[in-house]
Amino acid sequence: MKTYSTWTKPSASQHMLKFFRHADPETKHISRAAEVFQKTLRVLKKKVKQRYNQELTTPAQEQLLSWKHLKLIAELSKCPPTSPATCRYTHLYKYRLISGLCNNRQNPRWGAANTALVRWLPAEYEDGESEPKGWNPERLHNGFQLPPARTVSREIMTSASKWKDDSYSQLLVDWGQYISHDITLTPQSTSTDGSDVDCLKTCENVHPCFPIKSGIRQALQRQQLNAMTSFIDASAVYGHNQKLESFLRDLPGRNGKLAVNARFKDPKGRPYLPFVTKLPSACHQDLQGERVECFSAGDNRVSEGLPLTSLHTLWLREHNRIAEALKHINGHWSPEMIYQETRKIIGALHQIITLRDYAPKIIGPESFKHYIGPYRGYDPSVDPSIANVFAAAAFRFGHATISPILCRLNESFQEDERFPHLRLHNTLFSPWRIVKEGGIEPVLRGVIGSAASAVSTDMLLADEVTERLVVLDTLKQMDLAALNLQRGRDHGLP
Ligand code: HEM
Ligand SMILES: [Ca+2]
Repeated sequence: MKTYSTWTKPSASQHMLKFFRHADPETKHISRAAEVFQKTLRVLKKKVKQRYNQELTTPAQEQLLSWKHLKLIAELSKCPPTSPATCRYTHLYKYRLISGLCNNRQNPRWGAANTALVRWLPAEYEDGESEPKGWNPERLHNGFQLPPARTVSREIMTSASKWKDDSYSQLLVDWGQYISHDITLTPQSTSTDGSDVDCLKTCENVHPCFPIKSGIRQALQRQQLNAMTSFIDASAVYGHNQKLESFLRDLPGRNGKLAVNARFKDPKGRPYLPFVTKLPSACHQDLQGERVECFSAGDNRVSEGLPLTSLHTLWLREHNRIAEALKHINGHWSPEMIYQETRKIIGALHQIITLRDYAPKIIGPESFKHYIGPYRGYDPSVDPSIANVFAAAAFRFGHATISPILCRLNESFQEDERFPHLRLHNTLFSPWRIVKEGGIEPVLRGVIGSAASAVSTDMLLADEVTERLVVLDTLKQMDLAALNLQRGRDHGLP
């Protein structure tokens, strides 16, 4: 029988229906999905017949069907569901929504992009509602004023050197940063947020001001957003909204692949990530030759450091490699299906690497066994949203493992004469060092060929990041330890 859809062959789904009718509760929803899908298929075939007076038989018509089907999904994810009812169609679609919505049918927003970081303990603001700790110098905490974050950083948290950890390579650190960008991004507001109203001078409810006039309730406390999908779903590769996703895809190529850089390739002809569209970008430049702009990827911090950019580049290439292989063995698949199936595999690889190879090394195999253990199936009662304390404090432990030196190695895993090791601050927001200094290989060899910086029990940060950290937009020098402390106060972490 002809394949009409991106989902499954009609014959196969009929078979599935029979098969799953008596299956266990977890798989039963698949039978309902198959049922609804069959119905939709019938309706759409009828409509196509009425409109074009044709049967759905050619690949072009097959496309039309999958396109309509996807349009429905697209519409749904444009209007965030507010009740479980609005998620009712998404089970037609066997792939994760790009926004992470509707993963949990009862709680569609759990883990979705742009939802509040959850609290494990109520926030502690100075005024109870929104003022960061340390906002009002008069207020004492345990009988003391909070010291300025920068003083704590300088006097307690900074170290000129880092010990090396012989058990693990630097990749352990870099995977941590990479995967933290899959699951957390706390957007920061600008001071006026594009409005001419000064919220300090009004008691009216005028956008963007919402003065709180009555007693303090937890629900009115300031909360922070997570712009990323909380799921490990390779959102750092594909983005977390449709606009970004479309930008990152090679839609004209009709091959299910991701778009690649149109200007540069590596010395062996392998692709790089595309550049950002807003030019000139803020990234540093090698003053000789052509500009190399900041790269774009599913996460906009991609150009922050060379190992991070290298990992993003690897995943771009891996997506395109798998997409090509899938196309090769499934000539009848639509570009959409190749893309989605590849995205699903890439997402799974991110989960495997994180849960099998990363997390046990960070918390120790015993803790992993005790707190996480083997996967026992989907539990719809668990809210998978990232917690505020995890994004703003716990997972930032990684900042104490950042090495002040970035090693680059040649094919013999020796220091590369042409591209020597670099002090960290010379590598931040400098994608030109990938494009003009040998591609991602010297960096990747350095990452797997050098020892990780030890997570010392005193949690000191290298002075490279406390004195010479660069942040995008301003490219100003900042202090990562002070930022972390200040962020914790800003978020009202208890
Ligand atoms: C060269 C390496 C790294 C640099 C330069 C860096 C830099 C930064 C900066 C500038 C921020 C924003 C700070 C703020 O304004 O609050 C940040 C946030 C964060 N970093 Fe790193 N980081 C690095 C490595 C890591 C590693 C290894 C991990 C974890 C293992 C990590 C986890 C996080 C997390 C969880 C956040 C909070 C993200 C959010 O919710 O917005 N980082 N990092
Ligand atoms: Ca994610």
